[in-house]
Amino acid sequence: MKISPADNSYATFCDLTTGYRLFYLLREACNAGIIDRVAEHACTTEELVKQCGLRAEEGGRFVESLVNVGLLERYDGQLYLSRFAATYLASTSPENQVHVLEFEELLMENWGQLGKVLRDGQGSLIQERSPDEYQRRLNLFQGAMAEAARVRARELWEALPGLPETGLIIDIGAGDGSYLHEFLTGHPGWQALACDLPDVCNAAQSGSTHPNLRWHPINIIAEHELGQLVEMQRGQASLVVLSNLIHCYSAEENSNLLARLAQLTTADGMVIVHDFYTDGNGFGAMYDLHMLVNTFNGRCYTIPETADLLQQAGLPQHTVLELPSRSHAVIAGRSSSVEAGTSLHLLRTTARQLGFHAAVDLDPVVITIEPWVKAKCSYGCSQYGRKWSCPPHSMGSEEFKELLGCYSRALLVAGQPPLRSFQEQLLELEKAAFLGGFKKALAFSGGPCCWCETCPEDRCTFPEKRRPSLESCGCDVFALAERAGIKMGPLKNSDDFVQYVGLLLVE
Ligand SMILES: C[S@@+](CC[C@H](N)C(=O)[O-])C[C@H]1O[C@@H](n2cnc3c(N)ncnc32)[C@H](O)[C@@H]1O
Repeated sequence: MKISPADNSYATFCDLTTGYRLFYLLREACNAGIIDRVAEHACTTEELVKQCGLRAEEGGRFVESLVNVGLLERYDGQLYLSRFAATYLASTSPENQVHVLEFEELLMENWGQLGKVLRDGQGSLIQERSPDEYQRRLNLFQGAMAEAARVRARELWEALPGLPETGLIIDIGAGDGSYLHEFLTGHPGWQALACDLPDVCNAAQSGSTHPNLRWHPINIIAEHELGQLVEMQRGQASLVVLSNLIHCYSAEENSNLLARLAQLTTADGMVIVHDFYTDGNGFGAMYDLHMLVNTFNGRCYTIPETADLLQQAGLPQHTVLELPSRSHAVIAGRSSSVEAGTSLHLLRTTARQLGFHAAVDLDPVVITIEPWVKAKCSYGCSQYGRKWSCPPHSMGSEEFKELLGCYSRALLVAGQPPLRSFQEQLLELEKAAFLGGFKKALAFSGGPCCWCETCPEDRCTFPEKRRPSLESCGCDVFALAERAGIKMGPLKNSDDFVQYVGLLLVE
């Protein structure tokens, strides 16, 4: 998460300081067996508390909390799982994250000593463990990685459309092979090669297998082993994937690794570096601290640092995809075929690079048009009738409604003053979208047009730059921003942050 510049609410402070409570709530709902029991059959609170061996009073209050935060639903006195709980918490769900919860609790021990690491250095918390304890932790780590991988792999491959029918994909640091299994499900004509340390390969191979998947045990940091892989597969891979791997190594090690791995790719092949990036979002920034407290030498990189390493490896073209669960994929190749221009993911990233602090894609059907919005323009705005972008000259609500019907997606963006820069960024974004393949891209600004101090009476001086403001079309901007998770409210104090909201319709 990132605290938005306009957010000065104590509610956010409380959310931050009490976030751990929700974690323990999730964890205990699983540990006590509540989630799995409700998954098996609907029941009343009394039955559930009894079946899970909880005290009537305390257990009842806990179950009530689960209902109140939305993990359980109550209908006709019977308890059911919410969709969220059924997907991520029920142990029968293919996407369950039960090991992630268990492993996170171990990670918290070190987070509590962040100050010591800042004073004594990275690695100062790492302790010798007994072989049994080491193995227990390793199993938990691998289980957690595999669970997260199942969800993240789907997000990655969904964001990478337009691949040929056949090809070879090589996964470096493949873990349990989740990324490749998911890939082969969507691309059955491909062959896959999973590379990882021998122990990891052995464990993974004894699990589920796929006829198109081969395993290659390797220590990629050992120069001769990496050299053998390159000789064996030189120029053959359409895709080489490194997911959550570069954060285990130094920039120098990664530089060498990427330079060698680039040699595995075909002329128009691509290397995908999927990871958490410090400049990607708040989650990436926190992930770097996670590396700091929990590993000897792990660290996160910035997106430009990674693109530079790939460029030095001989892959000068790159693009970046932001994925729904906050990871990013830097995709690099030799040719401009890397361009994933029609992707909304890419457009969101471009929006951030242009300086918007939020960029959320949505379906235009959620945009509501309210008569009161235009009335507020007509009665109470000093710019009424003075701007060619505002009422009564701007687009009418009916026309706006009709226009929305021509689009299947939209990007809502939020930025800061000065308004002129915000409007310049919007035009840049519209241009990037158009050049990226969204032929119908059209931007709607927030606030009155500011290309001229005052508009001439007979015509607009800059029709090529004029865009209607969202509110002038009757759009309820507050409701739309709230729907997109952008905190916004009327300015009450002189030191409240001003933010502008604009819309880009795309198709
Ligand atoms: C953090 S896990 C990521 C697993 C998977 N790619 C994912 O994104 O979920 C890193 C993986 O890289 C593997 N790995 C780390 N160093 C390696 C090395 N020197 N040689 C081969 N594999 C390595 C680890 O064994 C582990 O499976």
